[in-house]
Amino acid sequence: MPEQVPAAGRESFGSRLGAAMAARGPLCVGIDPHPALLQAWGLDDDAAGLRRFSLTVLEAVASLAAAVKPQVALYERHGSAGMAVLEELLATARDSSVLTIADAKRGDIGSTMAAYADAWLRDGSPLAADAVTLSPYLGFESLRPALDLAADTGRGVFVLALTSNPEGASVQHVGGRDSVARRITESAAAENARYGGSLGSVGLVVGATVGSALTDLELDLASVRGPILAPGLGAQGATPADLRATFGTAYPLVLGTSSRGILTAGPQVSGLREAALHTLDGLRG
Ligand SMILES: O=C(O)c1cc(=O)[nH]c(=O)n1[C@@H]1O[C@H](COP(=O)(O)O)[C@@H](O)[C@H]1O
Repeated sequence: MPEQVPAAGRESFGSRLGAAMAARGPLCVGIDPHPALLQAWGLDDDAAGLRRFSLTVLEAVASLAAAVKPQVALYERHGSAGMAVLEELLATARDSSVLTIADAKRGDIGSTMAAYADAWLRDGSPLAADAVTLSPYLGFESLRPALDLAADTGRGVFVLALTSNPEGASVQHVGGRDSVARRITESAAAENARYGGSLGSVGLVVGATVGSALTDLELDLASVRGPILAPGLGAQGATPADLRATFGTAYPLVLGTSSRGILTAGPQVSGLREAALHTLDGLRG
C-alpha cells in the first residue's frame, strides 16, 4: 500500500508536502500534455487524448511521487473541454495519495487575484489543487488573497523567484545584491513565519538550471523555510547532481520536478514508472 497523503484542510500544505517528501523522496512529476507527446503516445490532440494521457500519468506515478504538477496552459489550449479534463484529473488525484500543484502561474491586481485564489485554493472549487504556482511581478503583496486563502484551507503556493529559462535573469537578477529575486525570497520567508517552526506553505520556484545565480546574488534559500520547486530536470538539461550542487545546504527543501524527461517514456504505465523511479533514485542520491 502506498503511504496516504492527508487531504487539504486539516494540516498545512507545507507539513503535508514535508511528510510526502520524507516518505517518498523529493520528486514532482509534471503532467504536460504537449501536442508532440500526445502524438508520440498515439493519441489525438483533443480532449479524449488529453484525458487518456493525464490519467495514465497519474496511474503510473500517484503511488511514488510526492506531487504531480499539471501544466494548466496545455489544458487551456483545448478550451472548456480541456479544462473539464483538468478538473477530472484534479478530482482523481484528490482521491489518490499524491499532492497536486496546479502550474497556472497566476498574478494580478489584488481584486482579481482573489478570484484566482478562489479558483485554485478554495475548498469545493472544481479546480482546487493542493498548491498553485504564482507570478509576483505585480508586487509580492498583490498575491495576498492567495497567500491568505492557502493558509486558511491548508493549501500552498509556489512563487516564481529564479525561473529556469535564460530570459528570467533580465528581470530577476536586477539590483545585484538587492535583486528582485532577493525581495521575493525575503517576502516568502516573512510569510512563512506564520507556520511556526515547521515547513511553511509559501514555496519558491527556483530552476534547476540557474547554476551559480544563488551564490552570485547571495541568496540564502534555507532561511525561507518553505519548499523549493525546481523545474529544469531532464528536458531542460539539469541533472540531480546539478540540483545538489546548485542548492547546497537548501537541498533538503528542494522538490525536483521533471515533465518531458519522464513523459517521453510513455505511453506504457510501466515505462513511466521506471523513468520516474530512475529520476527519484537520482534525487535521493
Ligand atoms: O513553475 C514552473 O513549474 C516552471 C518554472 C520555471 O522556472 N521553469 C519551468 O520550466 N516551469 C514549468 O516546468 C515544466 C518543465 O517542463 P519540462 O522542461 O518538460 O520538464 C513546464 O510546465 C514549465 O512551465
